[in-house]
Amino acid sequence: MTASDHRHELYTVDQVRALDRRAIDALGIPGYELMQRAAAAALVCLRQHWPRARRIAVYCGPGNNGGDGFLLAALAHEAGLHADVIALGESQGDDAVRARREFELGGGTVHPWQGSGELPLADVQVDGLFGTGLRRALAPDVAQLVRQMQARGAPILALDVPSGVNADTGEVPGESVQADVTVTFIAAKRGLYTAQAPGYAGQLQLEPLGLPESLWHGCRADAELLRVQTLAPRPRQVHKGNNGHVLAIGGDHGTAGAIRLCGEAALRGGAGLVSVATRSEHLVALNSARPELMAHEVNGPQALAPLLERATVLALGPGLGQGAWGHALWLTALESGLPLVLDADGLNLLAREPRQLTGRAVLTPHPGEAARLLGCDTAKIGADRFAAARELARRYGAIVVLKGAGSLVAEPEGRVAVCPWGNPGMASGGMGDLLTGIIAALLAQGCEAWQAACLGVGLHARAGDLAARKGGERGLLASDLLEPLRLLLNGKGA
Ligand SMILES: NC(=O)C1=CN([C@@H]2O[C@H](COP(=O)(O)OP(=O)(O)OC[C@H]3O[C@@H](n4cnc5c(N)ncnc54)[C@H](O)[C@@H]3O)[C@@H](O)[C@H]2O)[C@@H](O)CC1
Ligand SMILES: Nc1ncnc2c1ncn2[C@@H]1O[C@H](COP(=O)(O)OP(=O)(O)O)[C@@H](O)[C@H]1O
Ligand SMILES: [K+]
Repeated sequence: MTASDHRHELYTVDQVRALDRRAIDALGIPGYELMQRAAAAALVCLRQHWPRARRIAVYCGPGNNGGDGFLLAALAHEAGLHADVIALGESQGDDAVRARREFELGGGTVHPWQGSGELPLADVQVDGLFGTGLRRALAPDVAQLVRQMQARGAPILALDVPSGVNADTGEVPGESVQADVTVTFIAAKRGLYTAQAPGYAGQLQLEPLGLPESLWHGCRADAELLRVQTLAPRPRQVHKGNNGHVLAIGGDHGTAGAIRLCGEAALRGGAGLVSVATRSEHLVALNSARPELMAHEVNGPQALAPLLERATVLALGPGLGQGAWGHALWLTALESGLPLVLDADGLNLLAREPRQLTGRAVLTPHPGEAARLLGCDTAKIGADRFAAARELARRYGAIVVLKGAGSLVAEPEGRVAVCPWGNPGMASGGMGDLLTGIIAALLAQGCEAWQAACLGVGLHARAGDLAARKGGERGLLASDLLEPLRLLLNGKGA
């Protein structure tokens, strides 16, 4: 293993700080040298992305993130670039003070930020204001500086973390630098991949600073990034009975679309058979739109029972409603003990009547549903998505997919994976119904719940990216993902 093999591992801020300390104390690499390596790596990154840049403006905060900035400016100056440095107050800590002096000894001038004033012209702006040490929302004078940097229009390279983003949770407590590229040092901070962070980090680049493998011994990552995965090719002799039978339950009055999308996604996700248990008024439309779906009129639990006998996996909830009809089907379906994906009103009913789920169960809440399931408000979910996903998985005894930019997959024992794909075009109705169908299809084909959830979330998000590449993000429809989904499932189209 080399340090770069750790790039799919995600760490908390405390863990990253412990790694820094260990590099200094156990490996004997002085903190100042780490700072020099970080600055050198950042300058390489800057020149890779903007090879024609001649003037840079470097914004330095009071801590070590600012120290990285001063040293980058010193190196840039030595390399013949023009570097203007704007500093927020005095530097704190030996390394940051020394870095600032190094820049000044090389002939550079530090301009203190006075709360207002013109910013220098630059081809690239470097954000060295705050890194992992950010503790609270940016104060008004700093927020003003950030707005002016943004208004300057020159691209921004963020050092370690875009200033304003909480690197632990991805939350932005006030305003933040919106970077084009973020070069992050030593280890990937988990918060950069979820919540609000993806909107601020731009392209993420990890620089491990040449630290030896021994640094990671005994340090278990807090979470992991999903990787591209596919299923093994099908044996030539299989028949439809080998690929599972998904029963999608839902579609109360007026919500036929949700259950149809779910059923279609289960078909495109490779399930051998897909049945739909729904209201009678939807049958004709479902059959004519997608004849491969076996649509059944279900008025109540008795009509559901024979369908449950034939099914191997349930997709429970899209368009189910929370009325008497939906509630009765929900109870009967849960009592069957079949592996299942629970979504939408299936989750809202669970919030009303909490219980531990047994067997293979995947819950797919968006933050609103997650808040209902945990009895808190949505803001609390956003404040720490990692904690919320873990608590949901533990409390309900199931695999949980906490949806939204940077979807998380969590299991009751605490393992968490983060999805790096997906795009804002997917913030449109029906996308969640599709995910439910995909995960159900993967369960039906024999995946374990964790694998089905991880693979399903990854396929869904990558299908969204592929579809958006074709026609753009705005106006992306859930059903646009069905064809790319099929390609990706078969290892094509990436
Ligand atoms: N040896 C190390 O620890 C290394 C650290 N490195 C850099 O150092 C950074 C961490 O440095 P620090 O721990 O000094 O933290 P930061 O430089 O991120 O910020 C800490 C400083 O900012 C202040 N502060 C925090 N939030 C504020 C807010 N909202 N408004 C105003 N002031 C605020 C704190 O009081 C403190 O003075 C990393 O992100 C990375 O860039 C790198 O040089 C690599 C090695
Ligand atoms: N900005 C975004 N970036 C990445 N993925 C997104 C974004 N917005 C939504 N998604 C994904 O789209 C899906 C939306 O699901 P959901 O909110 O349940 O929608 P619906 O109920 O309309 O089907 C989720 O998988 C979510 O992760
Ligand atoms: K920064």
